[in-house]
Amino acid sequence: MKYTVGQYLATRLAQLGLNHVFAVAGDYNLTLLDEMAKVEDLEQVYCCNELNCGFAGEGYARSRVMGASVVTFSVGAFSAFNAVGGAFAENLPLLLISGAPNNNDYGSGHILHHTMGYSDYRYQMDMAKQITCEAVSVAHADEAPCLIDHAIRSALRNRKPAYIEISCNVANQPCTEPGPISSITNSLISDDESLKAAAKACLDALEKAKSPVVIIGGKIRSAGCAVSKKVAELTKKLGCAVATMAQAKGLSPEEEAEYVGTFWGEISSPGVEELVRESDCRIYIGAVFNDYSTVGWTCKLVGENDILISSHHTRVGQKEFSGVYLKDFIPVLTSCVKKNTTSLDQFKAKKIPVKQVPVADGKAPLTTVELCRQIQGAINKDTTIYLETGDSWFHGMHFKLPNGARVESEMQWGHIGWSIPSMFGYAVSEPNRRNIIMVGDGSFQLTAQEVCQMIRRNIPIIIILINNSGYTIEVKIHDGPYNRIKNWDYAGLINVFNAEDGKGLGLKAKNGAELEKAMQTALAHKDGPTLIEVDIDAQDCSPDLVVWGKKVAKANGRAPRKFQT
Ligand SMILES: C/C(NCc1cnc(C)nc1N)=C(/S)[C@H](O)COP(=O)(O)OP(=O)(O)O
Ligand SMILES: [Mg+2]
Repeated sequence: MKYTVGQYLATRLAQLGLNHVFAVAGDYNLTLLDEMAKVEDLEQVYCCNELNCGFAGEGYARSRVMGASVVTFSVGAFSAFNAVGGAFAENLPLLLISGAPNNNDYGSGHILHHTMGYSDYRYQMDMAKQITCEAVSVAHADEAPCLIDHAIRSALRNRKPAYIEISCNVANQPCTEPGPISSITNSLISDDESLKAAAKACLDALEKAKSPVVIIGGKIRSAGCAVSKKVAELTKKLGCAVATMAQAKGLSPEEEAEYVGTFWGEISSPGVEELVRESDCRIYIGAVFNDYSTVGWTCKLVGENDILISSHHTRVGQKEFSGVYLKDFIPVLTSCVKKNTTSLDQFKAKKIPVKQVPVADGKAPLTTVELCRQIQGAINKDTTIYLETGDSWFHGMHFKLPNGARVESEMQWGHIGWSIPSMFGYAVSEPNRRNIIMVGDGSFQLTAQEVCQMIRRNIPIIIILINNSGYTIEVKIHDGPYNRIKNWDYAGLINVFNAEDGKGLGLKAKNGAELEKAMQTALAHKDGPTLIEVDIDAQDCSPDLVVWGKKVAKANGRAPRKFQT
């Protein structure tokens, strides 16, 4: 088979197991899309705009080894960059592919459309370099294979986005045939000596420790399900208490005896903060300590005997071991650690009562407590629930997850509206899961258009739209008129997106009885999305958000650093 540059790129993606690539057309990428379409098994999925296209690729990367999004030069890529920044912050390998000017124009002095209006077009590459682990420009067919392979390999190895721009007159030029994909997927191997030394240091630390606990952070999400399984084997072997940080909700099997809940400072699950504070050896795996995860820097609990295991290095007490990859190190530890159930025994001894949530009066105005009680009832082992930035984060921490259920969030980047396009991309990859989104009215208004693509592809996603009249998180951090938004008829919007042939459902629920009915309808509705607009009083929010909002506001409000003379 004769390959062109576009076919080479598409073949690499198909070889990696991608069956879809997301795109928005533009005259700089049309020939590229034509060439990519010639490769079997790589369906093009079109989005409403490039921000959503980027987030759809990011969502796909939460289910597959990578996601890919194709946009046009400048006017497309600039929008997609926000999603690429999010993928970088969330450690997800998203490949952003942009059409680019005809290679005859470089150095020609030509002013081109869709550009900044001057004849140097390198600005896009310069921007891409800031938000990806690798950025390449393909302006000649003969260098295309090497550049494409390098960008994809870098994204996979670093679990970060990469960028490829391809001149519009090069995409259909002949190039060499791709070789084995193993040249790209072969991952880096840990340094053997460091691996052994890190394991020994861990064993020595654990030998001395009375009550080690494991705290799992969000960085293991991007390491993939296989690593999450390896971490679960380690925690089972250790037998100590296991907590997840907020960003890692769903990344540890919650039905296991060792699982004690969420560690999130003073808004942790009952008894967990004390357990972590009292431990004399905290084993953090993939932890991210930022102002939100430490509740405004009030719970960054890292002591001198603690162990911090990250994607490619480990710190044991005061010793550092780089070149130790999580995927290699966890199984080594599992093979040699001894059981120490002290912290779990201490936790169980507290006999923390399990909170029962009473069924609300079906006719009473809906509350977040009743809403979450009913969402809990819809979560099974095949459920993936997306928690959008907003009060949904805090409610989501209280869901009890059966093993196999997954939670996706974007707690590092926190771009409101992310959940709609990202879940769309995720669901294109996993249409048979029970896909649920918990999203606020403010967030929904940024990316609502992508619901029409869920309708177009008949994907049964359940969208719980919490209409609480504005930006409640922001209200709890710092209120003002800017936190009020124009109300929409959110449920009615589905008819707009359906037009003449769509099968989306838009339902409203003002009380528990209406919600019960709507949830049953949504769970039974299989040939399109169901949006359930729930009316919630603007003052009704998670008590955890109130506590957290005050602490974050305090951290934001620290007095300016004095000018050092
Ligand atoms: C405005 C903003 N954050 C600032 C912000 C502004 N712009 C972008 C792209 N991302 C952001 N996080 C946030 S969290 C709103 O409270 C979200 O409102 P909503 O979706 O309605 O959720 P809640 O009512 O539960 O807060
Ligand atoms: Mg809101």
